[in-house]
Amino acid sequence: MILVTGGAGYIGSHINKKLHQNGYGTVVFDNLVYGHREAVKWGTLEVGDLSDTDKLEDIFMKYNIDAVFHFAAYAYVGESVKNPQKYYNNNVVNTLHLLDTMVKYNVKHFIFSSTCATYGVPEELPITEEMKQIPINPYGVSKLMIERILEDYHRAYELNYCCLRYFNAAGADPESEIGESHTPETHLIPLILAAAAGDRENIRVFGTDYPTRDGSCIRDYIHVTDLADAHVKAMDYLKNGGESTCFNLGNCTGNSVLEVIGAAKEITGKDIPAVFDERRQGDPPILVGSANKAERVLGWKPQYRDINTIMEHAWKWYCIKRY
Ligand SMILES: NC(=O)c1ccc[n+]([C@@H]2O[C@H](COP(=O)([O-])OP(=O)(O)OC[C@H]3O[C@@H](n4cnc5c(N)ncnc54)[C@H](O)[C@@H]3O)[C@@H](O)[C@H]2O)c1
Ligand SMILES: O=c1ccn([C@@H]2O[C@H](COP(=O)(O)OP(=O)(O)O[C@H]3O[C@H](CO)[C@@H](O)[C@H](O)[C@H]3O)[C@@H](O)[C@H]2O)c(=O)[nH]1
Repeated sequence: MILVTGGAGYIGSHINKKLHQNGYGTVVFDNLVYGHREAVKWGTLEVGDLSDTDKLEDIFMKYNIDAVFHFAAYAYVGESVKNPQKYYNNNVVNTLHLLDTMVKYNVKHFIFSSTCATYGVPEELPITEEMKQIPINPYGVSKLMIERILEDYHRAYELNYCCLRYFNAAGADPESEIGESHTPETHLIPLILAAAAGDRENIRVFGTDYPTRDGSCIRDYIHVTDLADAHVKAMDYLKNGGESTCFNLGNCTGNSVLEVIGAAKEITGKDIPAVFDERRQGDPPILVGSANKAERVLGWKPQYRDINTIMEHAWKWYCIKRY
């Protein structure tokens, strides 16, 4: 049985689906603060908070867990600058509760949702795993702290891990069974689609004076179903005796905010008014990653690399959104 913390959320629900497609049984543990009961269409949902160590122990006693996928965290870069306390408590302290429970119940395999935000402002592009990690926002620091803690827990307690450093998760399940639905929504693509649908007036472009080709920030958008595929491969790798390590998961392609708006206009056929705004605190100008290591070691190959395909799946979900 696999434990999926945060499996009612955006990325976790897609991995939960993929695990079932690959024949694995899952228990989703989520407090539903940002997640949705309706997103847990596979496996068993246990509602609880990682700060509740008694509840966590109950889960490990009740189910025969042999691997943990850990998505439960707060994940808004901008918010983390304004309210770091929230991020360190949930992303660090609560993750420690989970790791300590794993050690206690002798569960050995841990797949961690890390992020390219741990690199800060990279010296070179594309970003590779051995580059310096100097995060520029508390969210990135909170994830890097767990990466470091995992190295020590691996050495001391033989807990095996893969840290998966995602670039910007985007798109939705191609079958539209699940998708991205956050309240409040802060992510670029769903906000652009809300503007396309007339659910909001416009999209604000945070910063137009970055040293990029059109002045707006560049990110590497990676399809959430491709991320899901990499997770299953990472678990199989660990179970087959693979070394504990970190992998970038991205497309090695950067799209600027203005280019993403352009793709949305093309896919939706709608006018999307853009308003130029100040830079958002904590945002590096460009993040584009090399996923050569994941391709080489895990045999991972993203299927949906094109921003238009990512947008098409996101739009399809937006139009029928069920939660
Ligand atoms: N979205 C991205 O582009 C992106 C990129 C890099 C890394 N990540 C990481 O991936 C993970 C999932 O991100 P997401 O976009 O799906 O976020 P999300 O908010 O949709 O999912 C997180 C889920 O965790 C749950 N949760 C949070 N704290 C909890 C707690 N203390 N106890 C129980 N459940 C809790 C929430 O209710 C939610 O369902 C996060 O760890 C995030 O940092 C996301
Ligand atoms: O209304 C908006 C929202 C966002 N942006 C810009 O769009 C880009 C993408 O922003 P967003 O969709 O909010 O994602 P990020 O802040 O890049 O963060 C996501 O991607 C990170 C990896 O890069 C993860 O670690 C985070 O968890 C995840 O939320 C950034 O340059 C933002 O400044 C805008 O211009 N206008």
